[in-house]
Amino acid sequence: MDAHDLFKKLSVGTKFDMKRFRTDAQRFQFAKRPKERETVKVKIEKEDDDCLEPTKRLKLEDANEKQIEIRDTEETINALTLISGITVPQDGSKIKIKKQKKAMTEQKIMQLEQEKINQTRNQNRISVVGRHAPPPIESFSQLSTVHNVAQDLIQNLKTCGYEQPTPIQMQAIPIMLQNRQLLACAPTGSGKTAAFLLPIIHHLGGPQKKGFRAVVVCPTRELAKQTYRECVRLSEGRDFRIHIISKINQALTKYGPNSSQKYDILITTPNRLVFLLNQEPPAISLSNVEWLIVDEADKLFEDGVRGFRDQLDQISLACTNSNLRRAMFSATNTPAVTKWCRHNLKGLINVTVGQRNAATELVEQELLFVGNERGKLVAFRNIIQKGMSPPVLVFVQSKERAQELFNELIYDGINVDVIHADRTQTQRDNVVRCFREGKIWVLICTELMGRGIDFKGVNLVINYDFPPSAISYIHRIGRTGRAGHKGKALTFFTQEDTANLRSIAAIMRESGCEVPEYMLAMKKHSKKEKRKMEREAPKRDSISTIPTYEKQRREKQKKRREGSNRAKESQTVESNGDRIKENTGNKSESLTNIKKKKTSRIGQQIKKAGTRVGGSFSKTLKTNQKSISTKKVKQLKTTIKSAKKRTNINDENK
Ligand SMILES: Nc1ncnc2c1ncn2[C@@H]1O[C@H](COP(=O)(O)OP(=O)(O)OP(=O)(O)O)[C@@H](O)[C@H]1O
Repeated sequence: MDAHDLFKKLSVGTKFDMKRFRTDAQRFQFAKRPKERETVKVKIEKEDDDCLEPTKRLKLEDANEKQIEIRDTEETINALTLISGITVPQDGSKIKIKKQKKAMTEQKIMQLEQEKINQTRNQNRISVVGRHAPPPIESFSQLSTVHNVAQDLIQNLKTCGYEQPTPIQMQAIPIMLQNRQLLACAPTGSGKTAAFLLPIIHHLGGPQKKGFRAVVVCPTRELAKQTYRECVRLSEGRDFRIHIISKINQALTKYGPNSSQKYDILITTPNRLVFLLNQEPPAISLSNVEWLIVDEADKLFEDGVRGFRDQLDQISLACTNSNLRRAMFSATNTPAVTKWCRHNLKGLINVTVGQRNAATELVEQELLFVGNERGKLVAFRNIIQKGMSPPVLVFVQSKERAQELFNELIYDGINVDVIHADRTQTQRDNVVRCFREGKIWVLICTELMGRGIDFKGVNLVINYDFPPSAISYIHRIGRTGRAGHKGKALTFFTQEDTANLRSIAAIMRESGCEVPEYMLAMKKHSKKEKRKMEREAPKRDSISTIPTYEKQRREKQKKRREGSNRAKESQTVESNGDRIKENTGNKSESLTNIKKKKTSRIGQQIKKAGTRVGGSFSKTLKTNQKSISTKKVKQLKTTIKSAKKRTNINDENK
C-alpha cells in the first residue's frame, strides 16, 4: 500500500481548508529512513478554495508546478505525518496501525465533531464560556432526538410559529435541559422568553401539588403578563397551573401554607413576591422551587430605587430547594451581573449571542438634531405629515412629559394614547391591548415599556427624549426589529443631550449604522457622570405648542383672572357680608329700634316710677342689660341717676 492509498484511507471524509492544505501539502512529507526524505508532489486543482476533499481532487501526477512525487521504494513507509499531525507507525505493522487508526479515528471524530459545533456557533455568533457546554441544537427536532423532549412541546413550538430555533434558543435550551445554570445575553427580540420557558416546562413535566416549582421574575407587570401568555402557549396540553400575582390582596390568602399547593409556575415582579414573603407568616413558600429565572437580569440587579437587587436577594434566599438552578437572561449585561453569577451559580455557563450590549442589527437607526424642545414637536409633526406607518412607540423621560405630549398630540387627529406608572393597572392593560389590536397607532410611554415588551410589528420607535444611557437606548429601540423583522428607530437630540451622544453613537456604529465621526470623537464621560445622567433626567421645557413666553403670559393672565375672581368673590362675600351685615345691621337697626322703644319705655317707666328705689331698676337694668348695648346702658344709668336725683328732690320737697 503506497503512501497515497494510505493517505486516502486515513483521511476519508476529512475536509481540509484549501489554503491550509496547499501549504501543508508542500509539507506533506514522508519520513523515510532518517537518511532519506522524499517529497510528495501534488497537483492542486483550482476549484474550491474553501475546502478540499483530498480523495477526490488530490491527483498525483507529473505536473510542472508544485508537484509532490512519490518514488517507489522497497522499504515500507517509515512514518507518515498527516496534516493534522497524526502519525502512523514506521514498521507498517498492521495491528499497530489498526489500533492507532482506531484511536486516531476516535480522536479524529471528536475533533471533527468539535469543529462542527464551533462552526455552528460561529455561524450564529454564539459564544460560550464554561466547562462541558452541550452542543447547540440546529433544529427543534433535535430536542426530541438528542434531549428527549416530548413531541407535544415541539408541536407547541410549531403552533407558536417557531419553525427554527433562534441562536439563543439553539444554545440556551440544551444547557438548561442539562440542568446547568446559565447567564444568557442575546439581542432584543431574539426569543429569550421561549429559550427559558421550554426547558422549565420540560423539567416540570406536568402539574403537581408541591407548590411553585418554577419562578420567573420580571421587572414590570406588563412583561410578567406577556411572559405568562407565552408560558401558557408553550405548555399547551400540560395543564400546568401558571400564576401571576395580579391582585395582591387575593394572593395573601391564595398561596399560603394551608392552601391546596396546586400551582406550578409563578411569573411575577419582584416587589409583589417579596411583599408576600415578608408577611408574618410568609404568604407564599418557595421551598420547592427548582428553577428561578431572572428576566432582564441587569435591570433587576440595579441597586437603588430603580433596581430590585435587595428583592432579588430575598427571593433567592427563600428558594431553599437543594436542587435549585438559576438562569439569568437579558439583552444587556453588566460586569456586576456577570461577577455575581460567577460567584453564586455553580457550574455556570455564560452564553452571549453577537456583541455584548449591542443593539439588534435589524433596526435602522437615525439621530436627528432638533435644536430645542419646540423643535422636537415640529419634527414630530413633520414625521406625521410626511406619513408614518403605525404602530409607533414614542419614548419620553417622565410621566409628566408623557402626559404633556399626549395633550399636544390628541388634537393632531392621530390615534394616540399614553402609558406610564401613574395610570391605573386597568388603564395600562387597556392601552396595551388597544395598541396590540391596532386601535392605537401611537403609544407614548416612559422607560416602563422600555424593556422586554413584545409588540408585534412595531415599525418605528421615536426617542422623543434622549435615552438616559446606552443600555436604555438598546432596550428602547429593541421594541422594534423583533423576531427577525426589520424596524426603524429615530432619536431626537438637542444641545442638552450631547453628554450622552457619544456612547449612543458608538452603539449605532457597532450595529452597522452610519454616524458622523464628530460624535464618536466627543468627550467620553466617567462612569460616575454616566450614573448621574441615568439618575437625573435633564430639565426640559414643557412640551407645548404654545411658546414659553406666550405660556407665561397666559399663566399671568390666568393668575390675574384668578386673582380678580377671588376679589370678586371676596367682594361678593363682602357684599354678602355687607348684606348680611346690612341685614344684620337692619336687624340690628331694627333691634336698635326695638331697644330704643324698650329703652324709652323703661326710661318712661323710670320717669314715672321716679319714686321707686334704684334696686329694682338695677334688676330691671340687669335683666335688660344683657339685651341692650352698653351705650344704652350708660344712657340708662344716667337716666336712672337723674331719676334718683329727682326722686330725692321730691322726697326732700315732701
Ligand atoms: N424561534 C422563533 N421563531 C420565530 N419567532 C420567535 C421565535 N422565538 C420567539 N419568537 C418571537 O420573537 C418575538 C420576541 O421574542 P421575545 O420577546 O422572547 O424576545 P426577547 O429576546 O425576550 O426580547 P427582549 O430582549 O426585548 O425581552 C416574540 O414575538 C416571539 O413570539
